[in-house]
Amino acid sequence: FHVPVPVQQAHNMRSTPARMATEGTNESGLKKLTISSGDASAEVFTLGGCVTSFKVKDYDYLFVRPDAMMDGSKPISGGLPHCFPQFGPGVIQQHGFGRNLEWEVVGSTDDSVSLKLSDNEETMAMWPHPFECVYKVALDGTTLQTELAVTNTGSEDFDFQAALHSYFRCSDINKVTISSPKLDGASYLNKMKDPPATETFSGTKMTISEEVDQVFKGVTGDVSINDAGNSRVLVVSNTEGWADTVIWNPYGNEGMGADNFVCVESAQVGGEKLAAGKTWTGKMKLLPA
Ligand SMILES: O=P(O)(O)OC[C@H]1O[C@@H](O)[C@H](O)[C@@H](O)[C@@H]1O
Repeated sequence: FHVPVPVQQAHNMRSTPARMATEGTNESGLKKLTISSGDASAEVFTLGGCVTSFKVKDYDYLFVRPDAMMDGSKPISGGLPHCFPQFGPGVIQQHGFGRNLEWEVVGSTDDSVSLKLSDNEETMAMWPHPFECVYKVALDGTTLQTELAVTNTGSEDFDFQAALHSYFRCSDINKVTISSPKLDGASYLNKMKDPPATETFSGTKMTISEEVDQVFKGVTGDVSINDAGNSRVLVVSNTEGWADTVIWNPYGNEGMGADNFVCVESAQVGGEKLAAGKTWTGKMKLLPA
């Protein structure tokens, strides 16, 4: 039988609004959502499902390049862009199409947003595979959590690559040290060589004093970015799926703002085979230390 809800309680239930991300647009009309939790906040554009800002007490750990187009004419060069379903040069455009397309908002709270990208006529023309990507971005205290789930919704296997082409702010690229115990002895593709060459890294720390574009196979887990110029450390913590790390900085390129960012990318460049109906998940957290 039905127990009536007391009037006051019913009133309280009605008056508790569902807390959701704040929706807005930038000056060019691109849609963005803002989430917050205590001292932390983040901004996510639906174009490319791109997180463009992650602030803790007004310091933004992410960087958007000064030459980034924020009007939809190009994918956003900054924040955490998606490279999907291809990372490097290959059969489709460099970095794939995930960062060029509009992602659908499928859920939000005041501290999280879920976005979805799935196949359509345009993607099938470029890459003939049915898929669904669901990307959840959430704040947990001062940690930014991201989770990308890629599902093969078709009936045949496919191979894909993915990456978060993450742009991190720094006070001065010359004062940055990137470290990971997995760097020592890691083999990497040095894309600055012509043709690109496989080399071996020695030591656990890397500094940057020239243009770098290096793909480290098997470097995952925690990768720290230490900025001695402002005494900040950010840990990029890859806890699932992301198997590789890419380091990119166009050293000396003022137009791109190269002095003030380093890309430390969570990647899966090996070409994951995904069987029909299966899901691959990549989890990456940003932990300001
Ligand atoms: O696509 P974006 O964000 O403008 O980044 C471009 C850069 O991305 C790097 O991964 C490439 O190796 C560079 O060659 C390229 O310039």
